[in-house]
Amino acid sequence: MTIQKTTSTATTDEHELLARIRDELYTPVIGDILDGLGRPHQFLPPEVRGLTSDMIVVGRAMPVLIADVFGAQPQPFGRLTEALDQLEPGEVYLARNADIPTAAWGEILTATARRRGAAGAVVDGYHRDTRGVLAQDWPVFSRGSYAQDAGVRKSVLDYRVPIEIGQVHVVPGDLIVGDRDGVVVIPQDVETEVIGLAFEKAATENLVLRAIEGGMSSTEAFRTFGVL
Ligand SMILES: O=C([O-])CC(=O)C(=O)O
Ligand SMILES: [Mg+2]
Repeated sequence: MTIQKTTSTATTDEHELLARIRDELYTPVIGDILDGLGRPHQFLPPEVRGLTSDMIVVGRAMPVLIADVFGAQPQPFGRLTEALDQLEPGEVYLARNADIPTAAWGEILTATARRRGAAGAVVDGYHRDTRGVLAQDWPVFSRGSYAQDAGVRKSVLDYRVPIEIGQVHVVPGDLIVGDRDGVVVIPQDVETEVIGLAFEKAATENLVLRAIEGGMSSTEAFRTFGVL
């Protein structure tokens, strides 16, 4: 009998990497490294926050492009359900929500994405059904809660395509890391370098903290370790 191998090495490696990022890294250190590599526009706008301050999201971008519409549509919400139903495990639903203030996320969308094994949702718009979303204990980042419906105001035009949110250009598969300090996008072409350097900087920051707690001055610590 042939035993089927269900988990590929690549999948395991990816899973372990994302778990390590979640446990050991944080957005400030990742942003500092991106700045140092000449990538200064990688944070989503500061208004995009986790529904609770302890929410963390780490996963691969599945970008969603949403447009404003004005009134009832032949296909309400456009391609929204199609976009949700092809989410892959470990992906982050990442939506640009155009201009009209509307909810771009809610409890039913949370249940759908969570059931598919997605890592979280990050929307540059609002969420609604706050109580129902929180009850599912799954990371959702948004500009806050606002119930105005998308049905007659928004249409999902496309998904798994490049989008821009604020100054950030995101392509499918970019690494998304969000925590209580914001959401940062790590482009794939510098991903290995950024993660390696971020682990190093996080370790150095721990040394600085210990030195400061041991009585070292800020000036001496910066001269010695070169990080803040
Ligand atoms: O229609 C929306 O904006 C989302 C919603 O209510 C849900 O997911 O339950
Ligand atoms: Mg709802």
